Amino acid sequence: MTRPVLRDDVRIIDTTLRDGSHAVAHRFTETQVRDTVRALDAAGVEWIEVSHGDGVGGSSFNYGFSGTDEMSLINAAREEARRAKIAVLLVPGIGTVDDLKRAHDAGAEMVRVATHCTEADVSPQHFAVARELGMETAGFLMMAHKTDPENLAKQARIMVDAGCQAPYVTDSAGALLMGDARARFEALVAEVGDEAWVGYHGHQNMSLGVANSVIAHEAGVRYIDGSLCALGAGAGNSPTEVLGAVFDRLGVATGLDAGLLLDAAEEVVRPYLSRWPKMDRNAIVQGWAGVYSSFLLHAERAAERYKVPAHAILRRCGERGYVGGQEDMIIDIAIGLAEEQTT
Ligand SMILES: CC[C@H](O)CC(=O)C(=O)O
Ligand SMILES: [Mn+2]
Repeated sequence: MTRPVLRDDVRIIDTTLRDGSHAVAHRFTETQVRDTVRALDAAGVEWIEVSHGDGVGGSSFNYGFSGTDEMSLINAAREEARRAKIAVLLVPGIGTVDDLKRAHDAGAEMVRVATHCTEADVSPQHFAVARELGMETAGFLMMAHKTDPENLAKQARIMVDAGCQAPYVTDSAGALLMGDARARFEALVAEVGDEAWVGYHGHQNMSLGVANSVIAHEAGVRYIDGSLCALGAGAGNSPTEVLGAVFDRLGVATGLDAGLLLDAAEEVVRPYLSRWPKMDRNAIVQGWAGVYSSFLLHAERAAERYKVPAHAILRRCGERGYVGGQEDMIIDIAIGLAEEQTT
């Protein structure tokens, strides 16, 4: 499983139709998926990720029910793509091996297995199944700000030894400042760069997703994630159309047509957005306090229900160090804040 490392270009993986699912409360329609895939495909995007925001199997009371069955969406994406290939995300414990097989049958050719940044040891089974199915593999080390570069690299090593072809520095909270991001990119490239491509997935909570993507490229990262119109959890992901323009100006080959990406964002995605991810107080607090971006809508709903400020809920999530999977604690915090208000 040796990968070429002496390359200077980057590949953008577009996650509008997966991370963006958080921003639309998991209610993508088949038409939206088809239109978005057609536009991304025309612009030269090689990999398009499609799933529930919390990955395959995420449709549930805890994480929010999908408006349309995600397997139908994956299948529709596959039908629409002429050159692009379809990726899915899977969080062990949310998605199962059966979900992975169904996603593969529906047309997915890559799985990105996502674990907390210190828990890569829950991923090997999923990588093994994916490789048996002949799928490409990537591994998300989520909330990458919560461990140091050395340990993150050790976690990437666990993933690569299990069959992961691209471990990712996943800045789920949009919390990594540029130096912190560079140190993590360099540590992963040094540890696994001879065998795998390192990836970077950023969030815009502190507006650093694009800057960190440029640093990622400089450090040898070769897969970089983006979303059209930044559609994603929190303040959204690094906008794919901005990445296209910036790498074009830098003279870094991406295989993308930057003009067609601008058209895709402006003419295809923007018209169907009910909510455009933005760096408002809630999202900035997420980056500042290191809070999982997917908590945003959960916190906003709890804030409305218990009449407490969402940014206060999110700050407390950061103080308590909650990570993905602890969404139920958001209600607890809201109730606590409401009680504090009345005493
Ligand atoms: C549920 C998985 C998670 O949303 C993956 C991701 O995009 C991230 O951690 O940023
Ligand atoms: Mn994300």
